Amino acid sequence: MLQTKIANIKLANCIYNASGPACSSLEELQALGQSAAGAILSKSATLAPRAGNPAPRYVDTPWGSINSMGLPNKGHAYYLAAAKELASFQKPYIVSLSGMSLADNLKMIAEMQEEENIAAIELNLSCPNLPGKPQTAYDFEQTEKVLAAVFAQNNKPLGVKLPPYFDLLHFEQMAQILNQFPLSFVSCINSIGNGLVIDWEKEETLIRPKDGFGGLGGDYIKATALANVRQFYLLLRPEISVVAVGGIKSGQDAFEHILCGAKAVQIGTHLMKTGPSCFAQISAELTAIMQAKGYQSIEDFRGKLKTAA
Ligand SMILES: O=C1NC(=O)NC(C(=O)O)N1
Repeated sequence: MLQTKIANIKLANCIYNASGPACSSLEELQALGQSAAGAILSKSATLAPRAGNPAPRYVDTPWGSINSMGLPNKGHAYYLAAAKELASFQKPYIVSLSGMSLADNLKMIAEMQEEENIAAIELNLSCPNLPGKPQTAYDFEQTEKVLAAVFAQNNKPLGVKLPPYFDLLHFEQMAQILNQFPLSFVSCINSIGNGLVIDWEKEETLIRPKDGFGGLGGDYIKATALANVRQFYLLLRPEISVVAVGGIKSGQDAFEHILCGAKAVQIGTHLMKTGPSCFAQISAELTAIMQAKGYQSIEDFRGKLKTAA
């Protein structure tokens, strides 16, 4: 019922984890392997291990989450080595990369090429939490330059993690760039950057880095995520799958994203809040909705959102 394909990668379940929450250590990645998730996606890796930003740097809120982790991770070699350990789960293992420079990204991508237990690379062009560093994918020229350099050397299935866009012209400009490259997928969206959540009783920000400005996830961002999934589904070549992430905590949320055109859906904040059992929960809820509507596979309704009459 829930099987799908991202480019040529088969997933038994179209629901898996977003990069970031609960996917930094081998133990966390193995827990995802043991769960109902259809794939295993790593925390975005940098060339060398990173401690990340000072805590408090991740806080759950009634409407979702705010974070300014600052790319804490064990370094790309760790996630490369993990591939062999995770092969026994027989589900695609995808490595997320977020190098501190184009040179770092090219070096990491080159080292991942030969590892057959890495099904794909998710190149993160949208981390909003590195003080002083812009989100690459908001700079269209730089994005084109990065993708040209990446695809001059990459032969593995590769997608990009995009930030949310809000201006319809930006969707067209970005799609025009993305359509030039042999991308396997785009993952929409990363957190909505530089939100601010306040503890009014203590009269202070919830998180410490960047004076409290951090990426929003969860209910706050679902409507924006749906819009980004829909826009890129409509504007990108059909060979480029759209993977949805943003505000998915139920089968209904997953259904809505697939209705917008998503081939797969990733769970971030809700995974952080409820743990890896969320994949079985959301899968069961989505299956029930499909059965109630008479759909046998996600292709029966994917992308078929109608405009109100
Ligand atoms: O791309 C990212 N998005 C986020 O919301 N947080 C992380 C991080 O800060 O490491 N990275």
